[in-house]
Amino acid sequence: MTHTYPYFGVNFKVYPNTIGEGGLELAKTVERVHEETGANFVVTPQIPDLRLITSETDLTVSSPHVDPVSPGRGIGKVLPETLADAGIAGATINHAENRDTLTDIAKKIDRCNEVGLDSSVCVDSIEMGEAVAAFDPDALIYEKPEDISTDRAITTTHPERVERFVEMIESTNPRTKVLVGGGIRTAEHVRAAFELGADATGAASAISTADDPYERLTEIAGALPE
Ligand SMILES: O=C[C@H](O)COP(=O)(O)O
Repeated sequence: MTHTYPYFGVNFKVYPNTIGEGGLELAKTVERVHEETGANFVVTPQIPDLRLITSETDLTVSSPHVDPVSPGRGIGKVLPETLADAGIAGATINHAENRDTLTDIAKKIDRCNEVGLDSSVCVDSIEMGEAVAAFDPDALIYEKPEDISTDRAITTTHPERVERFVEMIESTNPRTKVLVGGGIRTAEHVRAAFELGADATGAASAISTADDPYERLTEIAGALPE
């Protein structure tokens, strides 16, 4: 497990102001808030900028994608070994915007384990979470696709679902951490996530498109448990 919990994840996706130097500026802002508040963050930059962010910051950096390939043939694939060599700590698997088959989810978790990357697998239901928990990922990201880039965080719209998800993991694979996402925008959403038993939460649009990411991240840092 390479991530330090609890944490708030900042996902750059492919928002235009997170390209290259813009992404580095956002990462530096995250690092500044970490240094000022002590709150843990994990940033997930755009793939071509991963090594830029690991070389220019001390942040925990995760990849938005990984492929279940081995060194050799596989043009265009994201090789787990190359991520590890770039100082990357983990990878997101099966995001709603970049789905995987169940077979590939299992293979990706195994390949991440082989090179020491944390595997974080997105699931959109408790049933899917239970199925993937059997593959022993480091973390499950419980996120409803319809909540993404809205202000309808599941932690306030359906808190009982988060509680049930956490209970399911505790009874099936307590080693696996639980992250909730989708529409997380405010310190209140973040506080609720931890009160409901999540180990981490995070956001993309609320930070990557914010007029003042520093201000928003500082508010959110105050909602993370000590
Ligand atoms: O990784 C991010 C999730 O898809 C949530 O996106 P969002 O924070 O823009 O709703």
